[in-house]
Amino acid sequence: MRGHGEIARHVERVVEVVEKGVSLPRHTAAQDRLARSWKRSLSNYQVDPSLASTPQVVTAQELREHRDRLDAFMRIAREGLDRLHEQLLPSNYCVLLTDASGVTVDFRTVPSLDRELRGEGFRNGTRWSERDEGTCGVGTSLADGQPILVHRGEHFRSHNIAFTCSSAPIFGIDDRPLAVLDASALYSPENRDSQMLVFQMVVEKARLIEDAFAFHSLRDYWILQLGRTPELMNVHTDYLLAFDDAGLFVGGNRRARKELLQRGSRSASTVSDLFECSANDLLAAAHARPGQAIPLRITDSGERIFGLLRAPDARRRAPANLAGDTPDLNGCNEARGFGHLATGDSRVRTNVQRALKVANRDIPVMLLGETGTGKEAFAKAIHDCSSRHKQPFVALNCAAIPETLIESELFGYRDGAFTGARSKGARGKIIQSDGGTLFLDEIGDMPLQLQSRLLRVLAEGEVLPLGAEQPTPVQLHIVCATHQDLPTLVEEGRFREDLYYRLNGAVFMLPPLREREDIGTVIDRVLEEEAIAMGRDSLRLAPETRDALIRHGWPGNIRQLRHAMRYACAICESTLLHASHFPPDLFFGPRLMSGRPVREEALRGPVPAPQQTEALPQLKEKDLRLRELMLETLRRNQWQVTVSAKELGLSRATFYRKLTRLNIVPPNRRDF
Ligand SMILES: Nc1ncnc2c1ncn2[C@@H]1O[C@H](COP(=O)(O)OP(=O)(O)OP(=O)(O)O)[C@@H](O)[C@H]1O
Repeated sequence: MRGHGEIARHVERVVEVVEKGVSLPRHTAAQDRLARSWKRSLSNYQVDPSLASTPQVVTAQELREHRDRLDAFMRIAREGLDRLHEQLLPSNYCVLLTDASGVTVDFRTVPSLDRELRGEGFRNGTRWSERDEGTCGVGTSLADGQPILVHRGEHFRSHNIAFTCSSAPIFGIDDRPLAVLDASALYSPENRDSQMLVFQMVVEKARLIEDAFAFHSLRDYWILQLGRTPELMNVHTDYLLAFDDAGLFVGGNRRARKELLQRGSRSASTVSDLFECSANDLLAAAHARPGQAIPLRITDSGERIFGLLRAPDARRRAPANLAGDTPDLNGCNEARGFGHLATGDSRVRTNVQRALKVANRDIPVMLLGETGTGKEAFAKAIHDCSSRHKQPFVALNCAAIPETLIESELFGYRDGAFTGARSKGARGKIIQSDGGTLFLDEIGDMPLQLQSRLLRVLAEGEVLPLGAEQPTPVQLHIVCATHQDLPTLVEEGRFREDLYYRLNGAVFMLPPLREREDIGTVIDRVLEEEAIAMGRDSLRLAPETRDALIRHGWPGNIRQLRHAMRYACAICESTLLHASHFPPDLFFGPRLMSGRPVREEALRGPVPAPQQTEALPQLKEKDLRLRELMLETLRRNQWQVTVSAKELGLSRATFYRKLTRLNIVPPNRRDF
């Protein structure tokens, strides 16, 4: 393979280039790199170019130590190594991975050439650094930090001059080399260009492994995958950028670091330095359209790019809370869903901090607040933040279903418990939520006799479905919510005191929207989410309209805001939302609970119809009067159905029926 004559000619050429400064033929950048490497090999490392012995191999113990240091990376790289090997095996290339010192830590052979390959040094443990071998694929790519093809006589040592080696270094997110991916063949055509395809394949695979490891290294942060073609985003990523909860970039893949974070003399340290949006905007957009590419614009170039946002690895953040560490508002909560709820209000922030502390404790949670303040969203966020997040989150609104159905909905029933079409049996919400979270909304509306049954389930940890003989054990974690004053209900004998104390382990009061310090941010966020959902992300609020929305009383709170905003986004034909685009009854709706005046200019536009009278069906005089009475009662009781029904001497079911017939829509249920 390597005759004396060939070795002599090789050594002569090395000496001419290194000692006498003779240029290599074809004066290209690659040849310059090679000449520099030959020089290092001879002058710096005193490697003997005539030496034809096989490369050195580390001991088994040393190899273990090299591998241990790279353990996490090797697990991620393995897949890439296998794929490359599969592709190149038919052409008799072996594939190897070295660490940053050039020691082979993983190797895929060519079975038919295995003995020969081993004999030449292609095996685990071989040292391929420039210091050991002189110019070679692994050593030189490590030395100058770039991929390289070292083809046959370009190698430094005579031993290696028959091989062809394509190598690409892989870097960590700290820019330090971690490893080298290499594909080598014992035999190859003389023509160097015949290797370009293999070289490109190695470079591409090394990039994929590097990106996969960057993903892994940055998994505690928000990761933005960026690409120019939204359709390809899930399979191909140009850039990876990670930022913390404050929107500060903490790293990215090499390309992103070079081309986005460091652009010439400018450097971007926060999301809003780089894009025409903030980190919060990104979170809101990702929340509104999960899994879909978000259109973004790069600030200085105006270039359009698409991003997919991945939440921090929730499991890795949980232990900090379990250990009782001070929860970080900008920490775990953002990862699991509190982030989009807390936008700057101090009461909400305190709630979130406390919720994080109890999420993983066996403490029942009670959420109090007006309708539409986000109680269910808060309950879901607690669930998502808890160790139960992979188990079901099951919700039941006790006010939204007739009393007669609550029992079967909650406790379930076994086959044949009823006659008729629904005789097949049902598991019930309690069993469905086993191991997860059961969210009982409007718990104040739960009939007394069911309260006793619920209490029993809580005390005994098992549920007896209707018609069943054997109870089913359940692991029940309840989050309940109500807008009613439960202690008063207890005093009035309408809510069991013992159940009340069972449920109110940790009580959270969610502030009404009108009292939130961050109402402006909530408005902006809801607009953004609704606009993006409709594909109209250029929609903006006219300043006076935004002001009017901030001053509005919002009896239906965030739900009402969301519906109003959705309506406005659908109606508006320009890009600027004015008061006239909002539902006509909005600013003339139920009394402004804050009593704050709405600015005159915000109300300009078509004359709005009075509250609740648009699209009225043809009602008789008597019904119109009843309707007025019900509306007045509801408004006075802040839309509490149970209280209003009681006041008018009607059963709740009758009251609901009348609401529908008389076309009365509570503000929180109003849709379009
Ligand atoms: N902080 C928030 N920012 C934006 N949207 C929110 C926020 N909190 C809740 N929402 C949205 O407001 C709407 C009402 O929320 P949710 O159903 O959680 O309220 P609720 O208090 O449980 O209502 P109800 O008492 O009527 O059951 C939902 O569309 C929810 O996504």
